[in-house]
Amino acid sequence: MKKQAIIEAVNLCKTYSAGSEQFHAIRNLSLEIYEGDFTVIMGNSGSGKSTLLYMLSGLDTVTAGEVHFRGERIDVFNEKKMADFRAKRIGYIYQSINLVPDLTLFENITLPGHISGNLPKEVKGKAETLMSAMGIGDLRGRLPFQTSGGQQQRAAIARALINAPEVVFADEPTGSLNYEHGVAVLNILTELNRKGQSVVMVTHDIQAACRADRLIFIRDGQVGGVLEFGKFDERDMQTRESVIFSLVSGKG
Ligand SMILES: Nc1ncnc2c1ncn2[C@@H]1O[C@H](COP(=O)(O)OP(=O)(O)OP(=O)(O)O)[C@@H](O)[C@H]1O
Repeated sequence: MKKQAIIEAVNLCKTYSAGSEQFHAIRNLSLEIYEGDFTVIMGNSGSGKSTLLYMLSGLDTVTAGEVHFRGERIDVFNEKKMADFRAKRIGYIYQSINLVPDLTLFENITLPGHISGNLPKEVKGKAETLMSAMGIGDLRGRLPFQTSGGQQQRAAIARALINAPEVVFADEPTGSLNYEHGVAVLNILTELNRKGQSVVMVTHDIQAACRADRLIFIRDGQVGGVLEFGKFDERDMQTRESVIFSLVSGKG
């Protein structure tokens, strides 16, 4: 079956101005993100990965070019429409986790559900289900600082999922975690994807990148290469690692 593009970027550009200097972080980049895929974006530090993710998810404006989400141009949305889009249709997981420090894990998770105006009873029920699924069901009354980094990141994933987003974006979601917690987070994202959730993840880590159905390598603000795998299977790990290493190191 032919894959459907859920996001399409056409001739995308992002230029930052710092004083009289201009820096072209994304340069005339076109790509497609497919529905149901676990898409991984890799690239050297400063190559433009986060900038790209911000534009694909409507978190930042574009300098030129177009972003289409299910065929609808989102880069032309006004601020209100964009805020609504972000709240209802995408979920975002940050490396720095970004939970509200004086809200409990449960309150953090339910917050975007309440802001979106969903029925409080439904939001609470969904949060309970998500917390159990993430293995943090008994931590609902804890404040973020009373939990581990891995538990906080799992709460952040639950928060990203509370409004049943069409795409979950994750920018280095394992970057601030130890190995064990990182693998737990990757397993959760892989499992969500197996159930049909579209995931777009930026990572530096080749082992994490092995989770990809499709890997897009960014070099100097442009697409430097694409690898097509298929659903993740632990047994393919070594082969995937060496193929990804070849692309990343420029030997592919
Ligand atoms: N607000 C800004 N003003 C000026 N330059 C910026 C700004 N944000 C990012 N840049 C520059 O744009 C380039 C791309 O940044 P970006 O954060 O997208 O890279 P990245 O690939 O995600 O890097 P890393 O892997 O280190 O997080 C970098 O050279 C960065 O210095």
